Amino acid sequence: MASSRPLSRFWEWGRNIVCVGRNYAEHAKEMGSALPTEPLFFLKPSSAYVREGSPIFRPYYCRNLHHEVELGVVIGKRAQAVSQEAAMEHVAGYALCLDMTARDTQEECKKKGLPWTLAKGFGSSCPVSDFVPKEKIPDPHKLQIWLKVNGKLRQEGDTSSMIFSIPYLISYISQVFPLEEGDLILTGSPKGVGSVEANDEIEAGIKDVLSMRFKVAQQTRGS
Ligand SMILES: O=C([O-])CC(=O)C(=O)O
Ligand SMILES: [Mg+2]
Repeated sequence: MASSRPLSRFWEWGRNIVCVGRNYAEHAKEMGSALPTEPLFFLKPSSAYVREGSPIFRPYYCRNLHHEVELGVVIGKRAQAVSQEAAMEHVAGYALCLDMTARDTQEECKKKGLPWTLAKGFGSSCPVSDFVPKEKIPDPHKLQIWLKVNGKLRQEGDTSSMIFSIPYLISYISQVFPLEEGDLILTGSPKGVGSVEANDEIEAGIKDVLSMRFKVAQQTRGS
């Protein structure tokens, strides 16, 4: 049944979005967080996907919406408790993603010891690029990812700086729950996260591979 669905449109299937946090030392430092000894991860609902042409909404309860640019890994084949050695066989390709974050809400959640769903899982919190088949990216740990706001460079990171590699992440997560075809793993943000306002334009890219643009809009309560 899997083969009838084109992986190039994985975001239309309603699959899991698994986000890894604190996977770049300099970003953990700018957030005042300790370096993880094992991956930290959380989920976004699949209704968080947004594609170019639709805006990113700042939630009505958020005063400080942050951008985080991240490499996404698209799973091509179910992975249950896979080893690091076998993990890359389960990858279909990649996408560039934004882990949009209501930073003020996240700070509140951290203080109260509450889950991050309001901060990380709102509708349009996962802008995603076109799918890039893995054959086009020989080494996903040698990519430069970048993000500009209104033409000004805010984030530039190299995926070689990830604390936990992609095979490690797949192996680790797949021990907790099975990863399925079409699932997306956001591999964490490099440093330089910052605020965006309504009407700002975010442009982000993987150097020499692709770029994407999104407008920010304000959500009003009840819409
Ligand atoms: O909110 C955070 O800083 C954790 C996170 O998503 C990341 O490191 O990418
Ligand atoms: Mg993130």
